Amino acid sequence: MMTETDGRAPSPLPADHPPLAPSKIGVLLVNLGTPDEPTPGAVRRYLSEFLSDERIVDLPRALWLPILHGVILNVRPAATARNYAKIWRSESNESPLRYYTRAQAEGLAARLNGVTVDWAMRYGNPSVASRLETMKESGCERILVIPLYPQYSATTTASVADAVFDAVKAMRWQPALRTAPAFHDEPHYIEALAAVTRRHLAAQDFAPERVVISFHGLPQRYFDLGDPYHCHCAKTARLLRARMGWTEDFAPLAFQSKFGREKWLEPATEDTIKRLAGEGVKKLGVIMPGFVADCIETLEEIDIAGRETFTAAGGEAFTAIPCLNDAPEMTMLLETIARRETAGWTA
Ligand SMILES: C=CC1=C(C)c2cc3[nH]c(cc4nc(cc5[nH]c(cc1n2)c(C)c5CCC(=O)O)C(CCC(=O)O)=C4C)c(C)c3C=C
Ligand SMILES: [Fe+2]
Ligand SMILES: [Fe+2]
Repeated sequence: MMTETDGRAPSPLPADHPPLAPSKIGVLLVNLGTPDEPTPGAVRRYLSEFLSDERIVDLPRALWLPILHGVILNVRPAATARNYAKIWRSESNESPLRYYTRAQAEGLAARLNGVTVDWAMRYGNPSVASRLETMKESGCERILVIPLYPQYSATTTASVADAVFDAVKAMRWQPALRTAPAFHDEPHYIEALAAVTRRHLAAQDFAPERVVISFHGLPQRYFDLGDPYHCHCAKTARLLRARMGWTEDFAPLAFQSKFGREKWLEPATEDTIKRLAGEGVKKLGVIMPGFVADCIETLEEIDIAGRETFTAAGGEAFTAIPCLNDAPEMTMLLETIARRETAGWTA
């Protein structure tokens, strides 16, 4: 009888049938990942997993793995661990990215009655496979995965999907899966950015003369091969400017966090900060809409190092606008996405 195996059986199971958990819907939020501790060893483990992903670095393995294991994993972890230590949340002993991702899941859970909400990291812990396994065991037969990247990139969004589908390969009884699309032009997202920006700027004792719109960069080659990331960033920037009444001159687009020797998307945020200081801008803001949670790239690279770059080049006042983090507008955005993408699953 079909109803006895689909988990929704209204009638009692036969006496010899193994117990079934009640059928549930799950939503899994996934962000990039982070080390477990701000130490070189923990950073090495995390970077090893991260930088071994062919979505992140697509060079032939025979070329890349000797560089990764012979050079990068010997040199980079110590410096990166020092940077993580500057931003580590000592109260809960975790990185800001993990802290805010959990807060986002808790905020969403409070808005979705009867839905299991969980969170995972693409690299590091808790892993996508471990959370999917737990959700499945608790009876989630339908799971929506929301990659926490507003702009699609194969390096991030597609890499989350790889991890999800790899994880269910090991399951005999798989859940039904959906992955949420990128939300770079979603009105609730643009509105959330505008609301957080207005609140933050109103609390400063200066008004910025320019606001750099800075996104994480990518190798230019990935864009040339068809990754739509740059287009998504440009559209988010355009919609945000329109919402804020900013001109392109007031709020230029730039790309941060360059890694390796290849040419990356330009202009680089650091160069843009120096250029603006050189043009006499004394008060500068930076917004990073590609990150929905503050992390090493926003708190260390921009708020600490970017601020130093600006003041060394003659700037006087600098502010990094916080990410959406645990703002109520972020919860509203996630709720909108979750409800829309589970349509047909929920009554
Ligand atoms: C080739 C290398 C990298 C690509 C491509 C890349 C794309 C990419 N990354 C993010 C978001 C984040 N990246 C973060 C950290 C980080 N990124 C890289 C390299 C690439 N990223 C490295 C080596 C690191 C680690 C830090 C360091 O060693 O400098 C983070 C922060 C994680 C945290 O714990 O705080 C985020 C978030 C996006 C959105 C993206 C492509 C669009
Ligand atoms: Fe990155
Ligand atoms: Fe960085």
